Amino acid sequence: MSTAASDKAAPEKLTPVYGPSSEQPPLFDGTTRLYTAYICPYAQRVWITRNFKGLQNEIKLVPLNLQDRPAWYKEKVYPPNKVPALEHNGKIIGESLDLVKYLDANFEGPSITPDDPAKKQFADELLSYSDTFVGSVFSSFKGDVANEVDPVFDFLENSLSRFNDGPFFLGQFSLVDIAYIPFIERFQVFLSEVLKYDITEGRPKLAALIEEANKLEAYKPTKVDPKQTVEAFRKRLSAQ
Ligand SMILES: N[C@@H](CCC(=O)N[C@@H](CS)C(=O)NCC(=O)O)C(=O)O
Repeated sequence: MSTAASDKAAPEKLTPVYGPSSEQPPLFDGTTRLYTAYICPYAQRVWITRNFKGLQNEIKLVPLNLQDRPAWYKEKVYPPNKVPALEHNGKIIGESLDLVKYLDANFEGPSITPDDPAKKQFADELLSYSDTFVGSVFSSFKGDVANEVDPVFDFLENSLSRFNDGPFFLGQFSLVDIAYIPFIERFQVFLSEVLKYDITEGRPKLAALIEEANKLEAYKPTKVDPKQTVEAFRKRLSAQ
């Protein structure tokens, strides 16, 4: 596994978003493409992985307008019609956590997978818990927020005490941080601005994780404008 010091991503100019009238990029022409949406936390996981591994030139971003997707995406590229999806070696592959692992296994660049068996096991546990984490926080928005999210963020704080060789979930930066950070980023914004709940209060390890993540060149360009997060979450809440 690599330290944040091996994070060598260079700033990149963001590709404009593809909407209904955008022409489809040629499919299976040998280019590796990440179909993504700048607003999507699942897609952000794969984007961070690509950047951390220094694959900006190898993997081209195709950012979609999620509200108004081009018809060719569902028809010709990825029938589930979700992002992220990766076009590689004549195939389309989906599911963010599978893609994070796929990039690590099939491309050059610093590893994000631990070698240590104890870290590997803990990584599996935390990755399995990630959907529960996301679901629990979302469902708290309509309830008694503090009571419902306290145990969830306390669980993260305790998990961050397991390995002490760095500020991240497994000590050094890994796929576990990549799985959680896009959601921690959004929950921190929404819970603080709208529901007046500070996820870092009394949780120094979580605060340190966020601080260190914010220094990573691989992560910085993937962060979402907080206003967009608030707007997206408000919409989601009112649709429930
Ligand atoms: N389990 C999927 C979830 C992906 C997902 O839900 N993506 C959302 C955007 S954040 C999406 O594409 N939604 C479009 C839709 O459901 O129609 C993953 O981990 O990749």
